[in-house]
Amino acid sequence: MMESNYWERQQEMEDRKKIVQDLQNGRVENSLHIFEEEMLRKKLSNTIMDLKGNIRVFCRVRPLVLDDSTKMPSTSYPISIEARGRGVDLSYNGQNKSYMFDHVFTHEASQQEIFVEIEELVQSALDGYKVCIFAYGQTGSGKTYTMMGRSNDLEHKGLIPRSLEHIFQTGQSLLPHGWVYTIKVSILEIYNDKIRDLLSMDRLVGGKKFLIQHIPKGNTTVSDLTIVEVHSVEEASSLLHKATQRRSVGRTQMNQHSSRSHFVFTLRISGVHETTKKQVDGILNLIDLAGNERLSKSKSTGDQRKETTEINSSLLCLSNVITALSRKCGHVPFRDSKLTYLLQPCLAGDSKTLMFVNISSDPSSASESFTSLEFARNVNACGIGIPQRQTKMLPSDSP
Ligand SMILES: Nc1ncnc2c1ncn2[C@@H]1O[C@H](COP(=O)(O)OP(=O)(O)OP(=O)(O)O)[C@@H](O)[C@H]1O
Repeated sequence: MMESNYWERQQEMEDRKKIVQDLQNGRVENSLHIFEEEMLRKKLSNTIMDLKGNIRVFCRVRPLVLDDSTKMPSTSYPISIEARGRGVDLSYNGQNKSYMFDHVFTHEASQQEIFVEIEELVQSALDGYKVCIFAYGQTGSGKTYTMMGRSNDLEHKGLIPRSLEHIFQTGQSLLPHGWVYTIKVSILEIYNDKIRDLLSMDRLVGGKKFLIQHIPKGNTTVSDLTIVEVHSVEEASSLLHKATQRRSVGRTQMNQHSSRSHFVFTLRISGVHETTKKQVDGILNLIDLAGNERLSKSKSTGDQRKETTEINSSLLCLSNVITALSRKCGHVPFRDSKLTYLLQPCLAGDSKTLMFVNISSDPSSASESFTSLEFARNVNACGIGIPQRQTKMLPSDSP
């Protein structure tokens, strides 16, 4: 496929933006079926996002838990045409704060509704793009629920298992068209600023360095990391299951099953077209960050206090990176933490990046929600360049 040049892309972006606006404002005078209109809207807004080159932000609001049902939620949703589906209001300190993101999922949104909005982005990894989706938010705000969901519960399955199924199904459907895919999995966690290989049998044995290296115009590698080729959803899901059981999780005052580490699930997807010998190399990174929490609220002590301090400090590094990027500073402190260094190509490279900001509608979390939403607004303002496909031609006599 011919790549259009920058100015053509800009013009295309303007034209498409207008179509989306017309669709949103209901000005298109025809009777497009609602479903088709919705599909078109999604496709066009995806294209616009790609062309804008910003980090996309989706906000998800966690419902109040049952025993909180007497409380008034701190969040509400504006109903104006412009803000519908994109706005969220937070009542904080007696004031109403308004935010707009690429999409806002209300507390009623199902896992399936959320997946439908990201499936095209996930699919672009099969087309040779680097894709990164990460969940950020206060402890207990629903990051793990969004990314992993509840195990053994089909309805509540999260984005990672759904993405796996989608990648394998789409890969299969491209077979008759000549595309043959090889898929490899790696899963790591960053715990107290150290990388741990969640797929290694001897993961606690020392001596492994796990050095992160960014290859220009290529992928990121982590030395000594286990990478496993998988041939089916079942195989990949079984690795995912093993890794989640090995992940560092603890019980805290704020969450019964609190993730104490950043969890990074990576699929390396390589496709070769049998006749044209074109090769595409995509990456799908799905990341469940540990949640920030106030020591005064979590009341953690001992090892857990150290974990909390480490989690907060790596998230502060992430925030510093985002601030530097949004202010277009000459120096961006990516190397200040393992997390930011690993994420560097997703935050300032040629990747398609989406952040979920998870917030709770519980009024007692309004201050944390405010901090998360302000951070998310900065993230949304970060430009990361136009996403690039990784393609090459193999010699015609290659198998
Ligand atoms: N949208 C939702 N609908 C129903 N239940 C939810 C939703 N979001 C979160 N929960 C529930 O809230 C609890 C906390 O969610 P979860 O563990 O995902 O939070 P977290 O942000 O990952 O926290 P931590 O940072 O401490 O790991 C869980 O019991 C989860 O099932």
